[in-house]
Amino acid sequence: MNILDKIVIDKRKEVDLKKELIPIDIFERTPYFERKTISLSKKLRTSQTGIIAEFKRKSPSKSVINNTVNIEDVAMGYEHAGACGMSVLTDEIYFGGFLDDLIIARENCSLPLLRKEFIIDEYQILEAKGFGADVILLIAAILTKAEIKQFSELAKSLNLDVLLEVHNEEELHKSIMPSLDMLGVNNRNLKTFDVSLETSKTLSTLIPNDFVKISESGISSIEAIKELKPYGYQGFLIGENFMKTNNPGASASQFIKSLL
Ligand SMILES: O=P(O)(O)OC[C@@H](O)[C@@H](O)c1c[nH]c2ccccc12
Repeated sequence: MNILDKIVIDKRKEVDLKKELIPIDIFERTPYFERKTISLSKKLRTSQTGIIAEFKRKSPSKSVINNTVNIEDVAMGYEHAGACGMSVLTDEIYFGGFLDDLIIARENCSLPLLRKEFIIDEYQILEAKGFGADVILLIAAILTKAEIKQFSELAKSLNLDVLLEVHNEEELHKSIMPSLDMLGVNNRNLKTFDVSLETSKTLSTLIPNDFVKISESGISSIEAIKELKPYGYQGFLIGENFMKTNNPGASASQFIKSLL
């Protein structure tokens, strides 16, 4: 069994258990639920750099990336650095993240926040809104076309932006629909962990221009961004390259400065 299948099996158990413990209507009564969300896709359309900086403590491909920095400092640092948005991993088992990270990030910066999660249930979308997210991620590899439609339409009705992630042509064809705001191409194969920027290049021409295009994963240099921009990418999701340093905010700042 590949890692993605394992993650989805564990996620199903986690969500089913949570549903028993925490009724879904609680999220609608949180202060964040009424909050006016910030659109990442709108911001990316006019951004000079398009950097979406991620908070990620560990990953199945790298185990520990950073166990010492705290999310308060990183959220403030990313905003100060001029990032366009922030991505927060909320999966605990495989990525060492927590839902509370989302709230802490929300309290410490005013960037649009992406809940980086394996979403397989509507419950997680209401939860995302209740914990201060502005954007949800939907991963085509783990969802049917009907689920992508159902989940993205629910997110839109809650004023959340939707980033749909693909890794190949088949996933892309299955996914294109008007309820998505951004199309992300993951340069990392979530089943094998192989990374190649070529994935973004080959898929770019197949993505209609009405979606903001985002290149995700394995981006570690200014050259990579310069290489990808001519293919129509306006967003660049970067995690490890910032998180592996002692001061992710400062590394993001340096990176963004040299892009301008
Ligand atoms: O750390 P990187 O290589 O810069 O990658 C960031 C981000 O793209 C990656 O964390 C990611 C992309 N899609 C995902 C889906 C689930 C979990 C994680 C991810």
